[in-house]
Amino acid sequence: MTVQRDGGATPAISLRGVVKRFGDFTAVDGLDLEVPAGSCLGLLGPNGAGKSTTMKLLTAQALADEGTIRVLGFPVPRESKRARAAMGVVPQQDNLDEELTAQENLEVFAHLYRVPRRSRRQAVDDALALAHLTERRLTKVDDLSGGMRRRLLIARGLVHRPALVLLDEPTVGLDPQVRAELWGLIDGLRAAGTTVLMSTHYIEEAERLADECALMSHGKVIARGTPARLVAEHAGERAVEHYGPPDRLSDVERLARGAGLPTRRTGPSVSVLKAETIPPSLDEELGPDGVRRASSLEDVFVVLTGERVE
Ligand SMILES: Nc1ncnc2c1ncn2[C@@H]1O[C@H](COP(=O)(O)OP(=O)(O)OP(=O)(O)O)[C@@H](O)[C@H]1O
Repeated sequence: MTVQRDGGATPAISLRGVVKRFGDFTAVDGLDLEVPAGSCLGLLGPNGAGKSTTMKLLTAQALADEGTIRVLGFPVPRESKRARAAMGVVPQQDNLDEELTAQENLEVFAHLYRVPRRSRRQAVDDALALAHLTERRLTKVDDLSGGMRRRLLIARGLVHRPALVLLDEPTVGLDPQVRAELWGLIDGLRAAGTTVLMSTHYIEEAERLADECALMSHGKVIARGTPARLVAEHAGERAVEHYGPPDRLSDVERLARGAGLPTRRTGPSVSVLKAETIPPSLDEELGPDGVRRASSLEDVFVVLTGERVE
């Protein structure tokens, strides 16, 4: 992979004050976002937060109503063709050509991305190897498993060795084993220095793969940082989880919030976050029955977006 490293002076992606409306609805609402070259940023947020729309703005599949966008130094949409040529895009929807083999799908894209004829074969071989599909190169897409198809979709976005890859919900709807396989593949990209912007609503995915996470809600980034920093800042070190009937849970919430501590409700329990800061008097009022655990990025997600986790 070829990546220009310039000490982070030029971000691979930069959005400033970007707004995208669909009729009366504002899907992206004054978004500021920078992705440093060579890093993996996880764009995390609930359904409808504006993640896919943001991805589409970067490829000029959607046009912003306001703001400025630069991708690999190219202003978008003005120079979106040049930006598109230098980046890899892996869409949420599988749009592989089912009639063609794995290899043929990659050849078509190598051609579209203008990989020089003399290096096309090598580029296709490398992409097949990266996706562990060398043995399946002559298999029609129709006969590949769901996991293989998804790996091929990612390989297709990488066939021209882009410096930047956009992954829109790369593992949505896949079973845990296939998801873990893809995580290995994405981690390999990151290790090779490719800049990755990955949207996801799987918190574990962002936590495992991303150098930094940007948490998006209602078209804006509401928090950003390394997973560890986000957890420390918004959920503290520890949580205490209290179980009980609804009245008891409401009491716990009221007492904790009264002391300025964030809480998180799951079906049968309430977690009091930043538990290491619970004053002794409140600790006594809450009672000894709480289960202690480490705070998590999932806690941050729920506290900041008010959404449940899937
Ligand atoms: N072409 C469109 N026309 C009208 N509304 C749209 C269009 N595209 C997206 N939206 C709306 O914009 C909002 C943001 O959608 P977007 O797909 O960007 O969210 P998301 O964070 O990617 O969520 P998901 O994980 O469900 O894809 C949603 O409420 C969606 O209904």
